[in-house]
Amino acid sequence: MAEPLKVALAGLGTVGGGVIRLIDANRALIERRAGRPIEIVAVSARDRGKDRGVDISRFQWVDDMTALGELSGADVVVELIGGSDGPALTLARNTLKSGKAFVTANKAMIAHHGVDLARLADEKDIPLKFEAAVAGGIPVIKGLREGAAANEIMRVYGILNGTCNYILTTMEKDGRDFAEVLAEAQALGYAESDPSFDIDGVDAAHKLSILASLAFGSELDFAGVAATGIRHVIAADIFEAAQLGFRVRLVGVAEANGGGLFQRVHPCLVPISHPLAHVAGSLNAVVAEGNFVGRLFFQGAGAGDGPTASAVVADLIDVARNEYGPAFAMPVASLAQPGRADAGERTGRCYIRLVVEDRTGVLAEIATAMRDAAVSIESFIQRGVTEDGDAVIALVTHECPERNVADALQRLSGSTSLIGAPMLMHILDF
Ligand SMILES: NC(=O)C1=CN([C@@H]2O[C@H](COP(=O)(O)OP(=O)(O)OC[C@H]3O[C@@H](n4cnc5c(N)ncnc54)[C@H](O)[C@@H]3O)[C@@H](O)[C@H]2O)C=CC1
Ligand SMILES: N[C@@H](CC=O)C(=O)O
Ligand code: NA
Repeated sequence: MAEPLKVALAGLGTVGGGVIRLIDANRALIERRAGRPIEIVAVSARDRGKDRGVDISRFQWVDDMTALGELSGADVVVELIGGSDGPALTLARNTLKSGKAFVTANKAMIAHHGVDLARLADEKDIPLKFEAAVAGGIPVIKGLREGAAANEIMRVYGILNGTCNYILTTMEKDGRDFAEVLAEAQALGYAESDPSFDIDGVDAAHKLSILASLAFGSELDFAGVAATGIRHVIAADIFEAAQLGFRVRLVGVAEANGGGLFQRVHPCLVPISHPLAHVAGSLNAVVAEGNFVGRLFFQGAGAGDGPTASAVVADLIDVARNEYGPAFAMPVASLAQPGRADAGERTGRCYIRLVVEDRTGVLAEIATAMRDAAVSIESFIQRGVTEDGDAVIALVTHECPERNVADALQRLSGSTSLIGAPMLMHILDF
């Protein structure tokens, strides 16, 4: 019988537990596909005694997880603890320096340190794999690295956070409250240990920067992602969007053009006719546009124990087969330095929602700000819906430069009629 691939596993939470259960359930099939057994030999987490619903007594327990990389009996380390720095990063560096393969679901760490880690992997010619880090169970890293490798990619975009999609689509379906639905997403194991990473768009920005690097052959530029989350989306936005023929989704978009790389995560109005409008619950979806293949659409579960474990074990099967290439589809030395595109140059339509005091002259104030900033209005709705008797105004602009819209909002910012900040959402028009 062929030698097993021996795995040391750091982190026994949602995903770690899923990996153990998956390998237990599909052991024989995995062995046939990988050409040899995949065996967990050692594990490490914070609390040895915790009941996780899986038997870990059969594995060697290691107290210091950062030492797993040097463990003599292991061929590959799987890191499922999270955090961009700290023990996860130490473990990654130790493992790669000791010449062992490294598999992770940690998008925060890859977004911040992926290029340095890939350099270590390049030097030793060993696998660094992170399929689970982007869009959970969807094989989108493989899709871009391998399936679409012959194409120039013009744009990659999609729904990259299961927690936000679950919240938005549950609010849309049941009209329920944001905080209540977030607690539910946490209980289902979708959210990050700090859920502000999800709802403020940081997690989606981590994933987008990884996709952009793979798609455009450039070094990671997480700091270059402009991220806005869903914290300020209210039920009225979801309602008005529906009246106008849209659904609200948190979308990450990356484009490369002569002017540099454009990367943005933001709540968007997606036309009901667009496939992203139909991505519900914790599902994710990624669209990639290649110059020969055309539009690719990947959809599947973006979070949760089973789907994420599926991606982690797929990476292990590649390692067992000795099938791998450079982590970012080309050696680090070949990655370009990305410049940043100026978002103000972009044009498009926008949704703007304002809550205002319902008094004479408010509409004139809004119309004046729009006119002075050269923003023309395509549609306009006013409802007196708040408990305080204030009015909610929702408008959609005609296509115009984004800097004009920013200017209009700046002009309105001093208005004493405005209650709270205006909500701006771009309309997805591709
Ligand atoms: N839950 C999900 O749906 C997905 C999670 N991920 C990523 O997978 C990784 C793990 O996520 P979950 O399993 O959801 O997290 P979790 O919080 O359920 O589990 C984390 C595990 O790591 C251990 N751990 C954390 N910090 C530690 C430290 N400093 N020292 C020792 N042990 C420590 C904990 O004891 C626990 O066993 C994260 O990087 C996350 O971003 C990626 C895709 C989907
Ligand atoms: N918290 C993340 C988990 C998967 O990456 C999400 O909600 O998508
Ligand atoms: Na994936």
